[in-house]
Amino acid sequence: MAVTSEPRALEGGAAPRHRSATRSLLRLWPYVRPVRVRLFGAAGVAVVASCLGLVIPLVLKWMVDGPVAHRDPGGVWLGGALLLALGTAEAGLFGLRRWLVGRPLASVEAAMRADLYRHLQRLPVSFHDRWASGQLLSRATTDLMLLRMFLAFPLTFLVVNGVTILAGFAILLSQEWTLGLILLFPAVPLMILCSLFEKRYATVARTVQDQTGDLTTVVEEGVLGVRIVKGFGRHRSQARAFRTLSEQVRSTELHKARLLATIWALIMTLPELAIGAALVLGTVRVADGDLSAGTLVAFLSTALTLRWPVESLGFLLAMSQDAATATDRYFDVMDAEPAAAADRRPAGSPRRGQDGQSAVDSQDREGGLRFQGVEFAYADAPPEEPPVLRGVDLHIRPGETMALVGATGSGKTTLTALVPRLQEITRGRITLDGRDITALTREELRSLVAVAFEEPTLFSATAGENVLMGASDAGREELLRALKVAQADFVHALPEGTDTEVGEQGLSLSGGQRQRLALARAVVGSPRFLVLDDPLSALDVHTEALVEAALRQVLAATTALVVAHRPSTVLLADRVALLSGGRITAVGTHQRLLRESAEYRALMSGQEREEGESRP
Ligand SMILES: Nc1ncnc2c1ncn2[C@@H]1O[C@H](COP(=O)(O)OP(=O)(O)OP(=O)(O)O)[C@@H](O)[C@H]1O
Repeated sequence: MAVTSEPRALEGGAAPRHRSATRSLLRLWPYVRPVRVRLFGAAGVAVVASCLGLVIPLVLKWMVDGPVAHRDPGGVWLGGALLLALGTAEAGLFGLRRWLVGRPLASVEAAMRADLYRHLQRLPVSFHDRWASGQLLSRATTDLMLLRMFLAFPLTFLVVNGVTILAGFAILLSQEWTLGLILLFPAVPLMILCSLFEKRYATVARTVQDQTGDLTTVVEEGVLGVRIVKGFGRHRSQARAFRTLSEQVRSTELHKARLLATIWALIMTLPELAIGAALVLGTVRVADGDLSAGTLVAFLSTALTLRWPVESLGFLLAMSQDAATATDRYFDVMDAEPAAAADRRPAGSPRRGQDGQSAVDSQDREGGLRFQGVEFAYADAPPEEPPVLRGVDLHIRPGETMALVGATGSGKTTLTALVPRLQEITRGRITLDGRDITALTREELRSLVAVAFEEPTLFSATAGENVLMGASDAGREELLRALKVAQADFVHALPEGTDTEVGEQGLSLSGGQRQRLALARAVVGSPRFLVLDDPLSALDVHTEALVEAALRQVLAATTALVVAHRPSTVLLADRVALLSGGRITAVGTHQRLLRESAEYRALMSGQEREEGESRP
């Protein structure tokens, strides 16, 4: 595990800094569309509620100039009752708005999360190699929560407050236009300040969200790798790495808060100054008899009613910026191309014939698994580095088991990942019984090929469910057979047999037990082609021999490619291929390669010596 001291140099935090927030937010429309009626209905209700608030000053004016001036208690009681009714209606309508948006917005968030998850499953392994998991996790959690909050609050209130401000100013200007103009005066500088603020805030908001993603990665690695952290006493350096990152997040958050505080202070101060000026001027005019006291009271209470809509603009804009950034981050992932379509062919692969069929040459008709001029380079490998595979030619006959041997880092795992198309070849072709794998649908390919890797990945499910993941149509009988072949009968001794939960990543099992379950998963569907990447490495010699004996029966009917490090695994195979310098340099039986290939001899004798040394 890499003990991280800095944000990982993986993707997920390198989006363009300058973009239109509105254009970003408009991309949410397909998700909002199904709930648009409720959302717009809620906004309409909120507009009515907010405008009701503007009627209150008019009632006040009527009360001051009417019943209060004429000392009419009946009129005052009537006015009071009217104000109470207006206040109650306003509160009721705001409550109704909340009820209208609550459920639909939770469903928008759920739909977006489901789409993100589905898309992540379809993205190629090369995408996941490049992206830190914390960046993906933070998009699926924090960013989607920000978006739900935006739809629930700022989206509605930017509209509601905008309408309220326009209606309020219309009332103010109609009551006393000179005082109205004084209140309007700060509008222009405020608009300029808001647009400057928006640009700066957008950059900081993106940075803080990306840094949170990096922080999530460190936490995740620390939790998943807790055994290594403890085993190597790395908790201090891990804590230091965490502190460094959280310090960065803190300082960016403080920067963000300072920006927000500045804009908020300006948004609050300028209108207050304007209200103060209008109050002084209005009072002088009432004293001069130019203006009725009721009009001044109504004017000022309308201006005070408008304080909240104006003052809230700062944080509504900030929340909208956060949401625009979250939208960009969400679509950074959603815009990534899913795994190549079935018909995308790498350069150098033969063209289709005129009848539309894939050109099948005479060699292909022999069937089996064939690699022809296969080249592969990792997308993120330095350009000066040669491709990992530089023209692999290999034919595994139907029903044959081929062991793949090579030095560490020679590309064995890479080659096995190409068959189920976990990685896409950059040149050449791979055929299964004469059919190019790029011409098969994913489902066809998955039903033909099963894989088991050296590092067995299990899920938080029961042992049986983990095995049955290998074949959608397999039942109890196939499950028991697969457990037998993989010598995974230990499952029956677990507290609830095959229904026992194996814990997160199967960590309640030993490494060898996990490997055997992963092997059972590979063989449960009796696949035509089996690709095994050193699947027995964690087993003791005795168990390995038992698995091999059972596996022989399965492999007799299956075409298999088995990455092997130990001679005992090699002996399972009919023939052996030696991978060296990105090519297959020798193919033959174990005995023949021992005789003819010095490199193979060196590899095997190294292994034999190691094994000999480790035996009692
Ligand atoms: N995701 C990746 N991105 C970039 N390079 C990679 C990636 N995975 C592997 N490599 C590189 O590709 C080369 C071949 O790796 P691969 O894992 O296929 O070797 P291997 O023969 O299976 O090794 P081993 O016997 O140690 O398992 C190595 O140089 C490795 O550094």
